[in-house]
Amino acid sequence: MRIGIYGSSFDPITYSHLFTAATVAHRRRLDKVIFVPCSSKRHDKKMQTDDVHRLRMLELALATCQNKTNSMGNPLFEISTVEMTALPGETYTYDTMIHMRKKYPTDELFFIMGSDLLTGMSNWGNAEKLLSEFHFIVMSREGYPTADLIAEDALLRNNDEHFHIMSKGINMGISSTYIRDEIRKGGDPSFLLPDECLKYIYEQGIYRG
Ligand SMILES: Nc1ncnc2c1ncn2[C@@H]1O[C@H](COP(=O)(O)OP(=O)(O)OP(=O)(O)O)[C@@H](O)[C@H]1O
Ligand SMILES: O=C(O)c1ccc[n+]([C@@H]2O[C@H](COP(=O)([O-])O)[C@@H](O)[C@H]2O)c1
Repeated sequence: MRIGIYGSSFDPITYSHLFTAATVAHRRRLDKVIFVPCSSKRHDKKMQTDDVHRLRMLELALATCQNKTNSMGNPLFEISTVEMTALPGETYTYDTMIHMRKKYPTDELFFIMGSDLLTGMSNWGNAEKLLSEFHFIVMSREGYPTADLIAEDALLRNNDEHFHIMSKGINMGISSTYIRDEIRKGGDPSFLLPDECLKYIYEQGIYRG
């Protein structure tokens, strides 16, 4: 199988995340996309809401995607809580990919990411091993020129055969930040994320503060 690992805070999940996962799976012939929500134990980024809420929103979103199946008729999307249940200090993408390699020893693994992440990637945990041992599908993101960003960083360019570059072919400015801002300011972020997630956000009073 060809498996994509899609890591994010999903704080909250957006239609951009779902579109990215679906189009990457279709165009790179993936049999499965595993969504891996980050843990609040992550040192480098503060999550805006608890793990339990981010996970629930992800579950609600994926429940709306039951019609997405692979060539074997199995669900295309699934969730792994490996980072949420990991010990502090073991939540790096490298740890996640090692976990996935153990779980799927004979399958082809790809970490799915947007090109904005290339800017800091050579400082990620165990970056040298991560970049030399694994493959990455990089989806273009407006303002982050993929090829240039890879060429500008010695560690990235010396592993450039591990980057599988894709262009979306469409501009998508939807971000979790925009949705959180709308909720905080009393706006209406309908149609930027599944209705079920927005309903949950309002019911639970998330992102208001
Ligand atoms: N519009 C997009 N185009 C391409 N990649 C995207 C897009 N939105 C998110 N991604 C990718 O999805 C992954 C998760 O991104 P992230 O959780 O930071 O989303 P975000 O919407 O930018 O969140 P935030 O606004 O909180 O930073 C990253 O690999 C990011 O590059
Ligand atoms: O492993 C790391 O050091 C590392 C540093 C920054 C980001 N990442 C991963 O990149 C993905 C998107 O991160 P972010 O910052 O956009 O939430 C997510 O899966 C993170 O775990 C990983």
